[in-house]
Amino acid sequence: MNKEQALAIVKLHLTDHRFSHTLGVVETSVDLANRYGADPEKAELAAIFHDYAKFRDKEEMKKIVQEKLVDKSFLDYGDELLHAPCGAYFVKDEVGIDDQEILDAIYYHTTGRPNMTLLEKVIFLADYIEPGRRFNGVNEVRELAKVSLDNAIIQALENTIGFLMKRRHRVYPGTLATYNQLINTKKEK
Ligand SMILES: Nc1ncnc2c1ncn2[C@@H]1O[C@H](COP(=O)(O)OP(=O)(O)O)[C@@H](O)[C@H]1O
Repeated sequence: MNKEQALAIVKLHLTDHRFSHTLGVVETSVDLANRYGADPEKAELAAIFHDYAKFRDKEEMKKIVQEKLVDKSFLDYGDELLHAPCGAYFVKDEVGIDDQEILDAIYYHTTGRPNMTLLEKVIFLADYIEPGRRFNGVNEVRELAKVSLDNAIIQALENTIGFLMKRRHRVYPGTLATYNQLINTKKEK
């Protein structure tokens, strides 16, 4: 499947706004992959499909988690999280992508996980800093992304966790674990 074919598939599942966001994530993730030594072709494909399930029916996705996925914890921290793990499931099942590195990058793109692969880090960060993003603190993360993938992700996690806590939203424990692991890695150096 080439880039145009992949984009044509994903376009059918997204709004225009979400498709523009996806194009931003594609551009940014290829840049980050080239800068930090991840596979740019895998980054491109993972980025194209990262939000594949963004607009899928929530009840359908809850059923997928319950019946098909090993980790059920996504069910307890808000429906917005479902599109990432379920996206990985649908992309394999419906699009036929079976590269586990790409599927994992889609699976963990919203929450992160401890000890993320390079590709997972690239997609996680690209989703946060792509040029269409406008939220507070994003420019600081963009600057950090030029020099340190891990420091940029730590800052993105701090912003997201802080944002959620200020609004008394739930914070997915795996995201806190991701933050702790990256901080520990820094301390060990
Ligand atoms: N780690 C998390 N724990 C709990 N909720 C989260 C977490 N990360 C994101 N969310 C919630 O999910 C929503 C969608 O996240 P995300 O998919 O990253 O954003 P976007 O829709 O802007 O791409 C966020 O606005 C937030 O409410």
